[in-house]
Amino acid sequence: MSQTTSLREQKTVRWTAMALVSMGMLCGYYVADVASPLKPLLEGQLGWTSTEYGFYTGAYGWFNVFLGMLVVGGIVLDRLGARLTGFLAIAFMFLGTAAQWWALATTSLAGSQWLGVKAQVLMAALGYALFGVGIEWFGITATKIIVRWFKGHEMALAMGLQVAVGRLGTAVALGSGAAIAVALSVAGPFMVGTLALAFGLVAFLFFASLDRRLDASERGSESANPEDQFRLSDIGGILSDRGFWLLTGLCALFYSAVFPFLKYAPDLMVQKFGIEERLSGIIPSLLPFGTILLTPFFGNLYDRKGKGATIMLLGALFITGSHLLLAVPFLKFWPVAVVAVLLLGVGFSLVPSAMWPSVPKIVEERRLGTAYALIFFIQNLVALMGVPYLIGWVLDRFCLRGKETVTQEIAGKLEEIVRVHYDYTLPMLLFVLFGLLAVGFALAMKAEDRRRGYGLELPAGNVK
Ligand SMILES: C[C@H](NC(=O)[C@@H](N)CCCCN)C(=O)O
Repeated sequence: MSQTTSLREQKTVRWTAMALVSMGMLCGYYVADVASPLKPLLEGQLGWTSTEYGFYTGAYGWFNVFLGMLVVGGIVLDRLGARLTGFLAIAFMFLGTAAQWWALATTSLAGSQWLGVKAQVLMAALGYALFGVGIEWFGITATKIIVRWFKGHEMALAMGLQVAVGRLGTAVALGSGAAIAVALSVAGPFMVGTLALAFGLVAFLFFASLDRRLDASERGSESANPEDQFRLSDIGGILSDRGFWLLTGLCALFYSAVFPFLKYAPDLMVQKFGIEERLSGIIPSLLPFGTILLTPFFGNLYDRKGKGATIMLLGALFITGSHLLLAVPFLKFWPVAVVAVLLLGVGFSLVPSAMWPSVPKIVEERRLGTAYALIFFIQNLVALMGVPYLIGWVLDRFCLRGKETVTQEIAGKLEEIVRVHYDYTLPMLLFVLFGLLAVGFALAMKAEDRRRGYGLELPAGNVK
């Protein structure tokens, strides 16, 4: 038997590993959300419609869903390990972001159509689709890395912190995207994203060398035991579990009420609350900023006190209440938006802090990569692909109130742009509906946990 202590037992080393992996999350989440504050500029400067914007943001899930890339990612992760999958994931993100940068910067696509879609919109969408594969692969890889390094330690806290670092990327994207675009060009934020991802790749290479040392300290590879290796037949085992489906349903509905909302929130601030375009991302950026502290806080609470199913239910209630506040047509004062976004931030911290650490309580560790991939697959289909497109279509079809031409200073020059006006009541009511459905799934999850004894209400270390 080996006398060497596993590297994971050293607190500083495991937190260093977590910090290095989180750099990929930071840069990835920045790019994932940086188009949100650009919606009015894409419409005004490049002549996009809301439907085209929804088509582009929904492209995030194309390859993950239609090419099955998420499931491929889960299998690659369980079979080939986290180091290779993480490297490939950041490389996809880098290439996808560079493609979006090019699509928005070049004039060579102007006026052309591909497959009946504006070439620029399709090129940006393809870039975002490739990026979507990368960030999803990276998400499942990072989660599995945390399980590996933090098993028996502060796992929910580490997951919460890793998500919090990602949210910081979202906050920076929302808060600075429009300002960078106005100062440079609408492609500018993607140039920043491409450079940031190169940095994320270097940080991941440092992590990989640490992870190799963990293998050495345990005298084996990250999947040395053949009993621990994933088999394709495991997918059936995962899919036949009712608890898995309830968690997946909750995930898809909860995230349908949050991620697509973030894609439209800066525009909502302009349209409903009269905020200047340049500053439209500031109030929405409070949402991820709030979660940066609260997600690890609730994660730590879950580690110590349990109550995971209750935390998820509370979170679903918070997001429903917040969207209801934003849906009321006569509440048009910006402080209302601040309060609603803060409430949403609490909900957006509660659910993920309990949801992701709950998966290992329902699914065995060797099936985890595939289980996370399957959950993310449904989430991509519904929350990251379907709903963003639906909202853009609803806006163009039912909510258009008029257009006007205005003069605006862009990169130091005065330019004429078109400003489109929308009524956001109907899209906000759709978000309320997703919230209510999430509450229903959270209640069912709580009941299933009582019946099956997954241990979702128990603290870390007290689980079977
Ligand atoms: C951890 C979880 N991640 C996801 O849900 C990813 N599938 C999507 C990431 C999209 C980034 N805007 C989360 O962020 O809560």
